Amino acid sequence: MNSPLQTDLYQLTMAAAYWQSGTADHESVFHLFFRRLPFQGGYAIAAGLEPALQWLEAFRFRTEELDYLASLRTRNDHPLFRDDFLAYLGDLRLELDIDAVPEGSAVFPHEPLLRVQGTILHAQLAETALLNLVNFQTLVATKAARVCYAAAGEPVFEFGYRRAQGPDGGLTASRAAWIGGCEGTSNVLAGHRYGIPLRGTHAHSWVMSFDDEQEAFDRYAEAMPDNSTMLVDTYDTLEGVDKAIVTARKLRKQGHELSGIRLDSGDLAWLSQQARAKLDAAGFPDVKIVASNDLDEHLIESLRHQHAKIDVWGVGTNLVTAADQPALGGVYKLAALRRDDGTWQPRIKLSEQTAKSSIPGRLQVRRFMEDGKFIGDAIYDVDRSFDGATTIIDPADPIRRKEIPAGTTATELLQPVMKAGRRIAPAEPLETIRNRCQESLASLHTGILRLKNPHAYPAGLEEGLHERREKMLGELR
Ligand SMILES: Nc1ncnc2c1ncn2[C@@H]1O[C@H](COP(=O)(O)OP(=O)(O)OP(=O)(O)O)[C@@H](O)[C@H]1O
Ligand SMILES: O=P(O)(O)OC[C@H]1O[C@H](OP(=O)(O)OP(=O)(O)O)[C@H](O)[C@@H]1O
Ligand SMILES: O=C(O)c1cccnc1
Repeated sequence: MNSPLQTDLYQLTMAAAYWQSGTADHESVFHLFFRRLPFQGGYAIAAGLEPALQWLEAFRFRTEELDYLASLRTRNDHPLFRDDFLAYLGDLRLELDIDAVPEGSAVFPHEPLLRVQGTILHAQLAETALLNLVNFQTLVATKAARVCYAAAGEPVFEFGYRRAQGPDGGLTASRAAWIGGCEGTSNVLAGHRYGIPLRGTHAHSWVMSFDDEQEAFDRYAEAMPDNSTMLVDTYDTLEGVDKAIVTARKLRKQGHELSGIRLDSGDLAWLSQQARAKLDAAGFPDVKIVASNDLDEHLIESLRHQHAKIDVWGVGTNLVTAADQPALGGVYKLAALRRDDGTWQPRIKLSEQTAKSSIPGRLQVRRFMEDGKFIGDAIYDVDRSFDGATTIIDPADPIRRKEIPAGTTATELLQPVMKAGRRIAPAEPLETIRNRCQESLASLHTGILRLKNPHAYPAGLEEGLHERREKMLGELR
């Protein structure tokens, strides 16, 4: 699906009003950012940029979409949109400049993931789709990174499509889960569309379709001699393991090896230990034990703590639905307007809570590094850049500050990706994005990675920006 109608009605009514009031061409800057980290974690992983760029590039109203808009009526039965406005939409292409944090990067609250610059009408028409694409994928990539962190390097297979939030939720979740570190997916469309490695075992129905579990295993192994992981828990799990061993012996005689067994119920720690002992004693130390059953990062951490002998984790529902926090809460806020003299006027939205008041200016993020680790991110205004030492101030809690000495190594997080509606570079291979995620995670101090009560990474406003924002807030109040 790729349509300019993937938006909220108010974007179109505002567009009509901008157009009619003669302000449509005012140059603006919006930022897409979130205010709170998901899952009470210490970081988030940016994702969804590439689909967002594809959506922006493809943006154009087709005749039938314009016809639909022409059919919309007000409550007193007047056309909602004027014909001349719809004719204008018919010729419209988005000509936005986008600077973005590369997908797979670790990101933190208040930092723009995207900076969108262009006419206010164009920027507004992009809002809803950009939020939809970036919010969900960032959420799932973050969840996947947490699940994979709990698995501590053991492979995680994403098994979520059947319980995902609709067809597109399932497909984009598979993409994001792979970025976040999953080793493969059961979702065949995601394999085809994104080149994600496919993984899988078999279902209970296979075993139930035979009178005898042994026969079910043997038949499956015959059909898939080099791709057999036997689901052993349909009846008695440990008897199922014994039968899988019988099948494994038959396979070996024919020159093949059983790939694995899967446990999907009961006490996964105890059963995996028993199964491992049986497999090892029978001469099958390389047969992998896969576990599934409503797993998430906390259960995986607990099972590892219990010395479960699980080699591969199958994780579905809790991963692709981000079950403990089903939305990221990213927002898209106007931050600056260009004056007639070409200079930028910062704009701010006031809120009862200072942290929720928006951050004015055209923003960039400077990430500081020491000994290969990220030590802090300073959000600053590109029109009032800074050099040398600075203090990073948490907008949610200005007492929290981090001093950055002059000469500290730094990189600029937002990179230009689109100019006047055209992408600057080809799409990044998904593998590059996935590797970037691993590198980003390796660059965070371990306290930030832990699942519960993580250390808060110092991300906030460069002191000059903090002072200007405080001044603007003071004047408005
Ligand atoms: N050793 C363990 N420690 C912590 N949680 C576990 C352990 N073993 C299994 N679990 C988790 O406990 C939850 C319940 O599993 P259990 O198999 O008892 O119920 P179930 O899902 O209803 O089983 P079934 O699939 O047979 O209906 C699952 O999320 C499972 O992953
Ligand atoms: O628990 P999740 O993390 O979502 O992982 C996926 C689940 O989906 C399958 O169950 P399902 O009952 O749908 O099919 P089955 O009959 O093959 O077990 C599988 O056996 C897992 O239990
Ligand atoms: O291949 C599997 O084992 C699988 C696929 C989807 C859902 N649960 C398990």
